[in-house]
Amino acid sequence: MIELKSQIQKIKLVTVLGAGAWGSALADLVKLNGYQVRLWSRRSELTLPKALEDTEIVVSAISMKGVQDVVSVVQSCPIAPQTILVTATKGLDPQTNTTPSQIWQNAFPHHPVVVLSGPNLSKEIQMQLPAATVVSSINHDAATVVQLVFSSHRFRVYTNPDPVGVELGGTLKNVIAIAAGVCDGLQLGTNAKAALVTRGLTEMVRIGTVLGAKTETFYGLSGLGDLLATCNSPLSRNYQVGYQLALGKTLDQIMTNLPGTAEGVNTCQVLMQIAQQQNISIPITEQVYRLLQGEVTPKQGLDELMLRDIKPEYHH
Ligand SMILES: NC(=O)C1=CN([C@@H]2O[C@H](COP(=O)(O)OP(=O)(O)OC[C@H]3O[C@@H](n4cnc5c(N)ncnc54)[C@H](O)[C@@H]3O)[C@@H](O)[C@H]2O)C=CC1
Ligand SMILES: O=C(CO)COP(=O)(O)O
Repeated sequence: MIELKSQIQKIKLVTVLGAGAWGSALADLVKLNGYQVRLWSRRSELTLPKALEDTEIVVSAISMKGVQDVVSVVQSCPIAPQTILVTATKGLDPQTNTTPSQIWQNAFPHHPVVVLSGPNLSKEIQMQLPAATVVSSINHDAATVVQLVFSSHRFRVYTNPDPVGVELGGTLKNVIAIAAGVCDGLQLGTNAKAALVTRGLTEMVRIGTVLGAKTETFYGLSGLGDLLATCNSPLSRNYQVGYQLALGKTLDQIMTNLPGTAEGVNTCQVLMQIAQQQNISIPITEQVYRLLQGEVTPKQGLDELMLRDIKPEYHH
C-alpha cells in the first residue's frame, strides 16, 4: 500500500501517442488533473524518443492499423522498466487476431500493461460532459495508478479484474454499432433496435468468452455500456457507417468522408476469421460482414437475420 502511494506520487509526466480524436481527449483529461502531458503524433515535430523521455505513463490511442508499427518504434526507444503502458485502442490485428494490449505486452513483457475502455464518445468528453470508463490489468497496482491519474469530477474511472473482457467489450461492440446504424437508417423501429442490441450482446459474450473474457464483464460499462453509447449515437463513426450504408451510400464514399476511424469495419473481418476457425455462431456480425463486402443489401441482410431457424433464447 505504501509502495503504491509512492508510485502514484511519482507520476508527473504522461505521454499520449496518437493525436486523433481519442488521444487528444485523453491528453486533455490528464492535463486537467494537473499532470504534464506530451501528445505525440507521427505528424508532430516532437520525435517519439523525445516524447518518451522520462515519462512515467505511456497512453496509446493509435488506431489499430498503426499499433504494431508504433510499438516497434517504441521498442527501439529507451523507456524506464517501471513505465506503465496504457492502451485505449479498440480493434483486433488482422494478421495475428491479437488485441492491442497483447501486442504491447508481447513487445514489453516486463512492463505493466493497462487497458482503458468504456462508453467514451470523444466529442462528448471534449465538451466536458460527464462520463465513466474502466481500466484493467493483470497488474492491479498499475490499474489503480491509471485510475487515479484519469479520475476527475467529470470522468469516473472504475477498475476491473478482467483485462481481456474490458478490451474486447470496446472492440466487439463496434460491429454491432454498424448494425445498429443500419437498423436506424432503415427506420426499423425501437423494437427491432432493442432486439438487435440485445442479441448483439449475446454474440459479444459468445465470441468474447471463447477469446478468454469473463461473461459478467460484458454486462458492465466496457461491454453493455459502450454498446448502448455507440448504438444510440450519431457521434459514433461505426454507427455512421451502418446508417449511411442504409441510406444507399457506398462504403468507399462513407470512409472517405468519415471523421476519424471506424474500427468495426476491420474488426468484422477478423471476427469472421475467428468464428470460422472456431465454429462460433455470430449471425449479426456475419450479415454486417456480407454488407460491407457488398454481398447483400441492408434489406437482404435484415431478411437473412429474421428468417433464421427459430430457437431458444439461451442454450444451457
Ligand atoms: N474517438 C472516440 O470516441 C474513441 C476512439 N477510441 C479508439 O481509439 C482509437 C483511435 O481512435 P480515434 O482517435 O477516434 O481515431 P483517429 O483516426 O482520430 O486517430 C488515430 C490516430 O492514430 C494515428 N495513427 C494511425 N496509424 C498510425 C501509424 N502507422 N503510425 C503512427 N500513428 C498512426 C493517427 O495519426 C491518429 O493520430 C481507435 O481504436 C478507436 O476505436 C476509443 C474510445 C473513444
Ligand atoms: O468507442 C467509442 C465510444 O466508446 C467511439 O465509437 P466510434 O469509434 O464508433 O466513434
